Amino acid sequence: MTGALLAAVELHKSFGSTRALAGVSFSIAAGEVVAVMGPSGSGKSTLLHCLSGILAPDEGTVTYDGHELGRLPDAQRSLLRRTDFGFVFQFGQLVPELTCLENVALPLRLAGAKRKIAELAAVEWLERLGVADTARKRPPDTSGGQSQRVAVARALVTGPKVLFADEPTGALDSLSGERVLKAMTDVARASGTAIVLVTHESRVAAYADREVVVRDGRIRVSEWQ
Ligand SMILES: Nc1ncnc2c1ncn2[C@@H]1O[C@H](COP(=O)(O)OP(=O)(O)OP(=O)(O)O)[C@@H](O)[C@H]1O
Repeated sequence: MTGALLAAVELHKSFGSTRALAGVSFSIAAGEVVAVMGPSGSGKSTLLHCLSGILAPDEGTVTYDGHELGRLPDAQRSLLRRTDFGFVFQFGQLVPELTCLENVALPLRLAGAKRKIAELAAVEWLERLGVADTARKRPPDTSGGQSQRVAVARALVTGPKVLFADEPTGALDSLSGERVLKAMTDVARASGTAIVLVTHESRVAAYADREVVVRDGRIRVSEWQ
């Protein structure tokens, strides 16, 4: 675990009688892209939620940058999530009434940035993700692939250290899915952001540094490099 930015040790999590995690250990270094694969119901999303402090494990610890998440007061854990973590989900995370530009600027506005500064940064991130042309459109008027790139721009605009992506291409056809994965991993690598990427995308190997496979709430490690 030496050099890990984020490390989980022996996580257990049950929902009633359903055991979602049965002793998972996981670590990711700064700037590393790790794909989390595995069958439906194997515990991937639960792992991601525990790693990001959204969910508390029943047993085990999650340590981020020297802080054990379970020992932080709620307010500090929420602050950490806003400042150091970014999130991309399968769909539904953009505000449909706002333009794509306003969506990307929103996290900065909520953090207190002036409109002009936030919008300048948003334009830059839309450009990096190759969707500058969506700036004045609302998400429902863009394609699924464009929306996901906008969502990635919004997740990265605050400069997080870790991006948690849960099936970010799950609602896309395989070609647009691959394009979004490539754009997301290229841009995160350029900015030194680590990615925990839960995906079913079969060609993910091309974009990740490492793959872990979750099966029945446990991890099977298969690495390549
Ligand atoms: N909030 C919850 N309440 C009850 N059971 C849950 C809850 N969240 C997850 N589970 C159960 O825990 C197990 C692991 O679920 P999880 O969503 O982590 O799997 P997954 O690998 O992400 O699945 P998928 O690929 O289908 O999204 C499943 O049996 C699921 O039904």
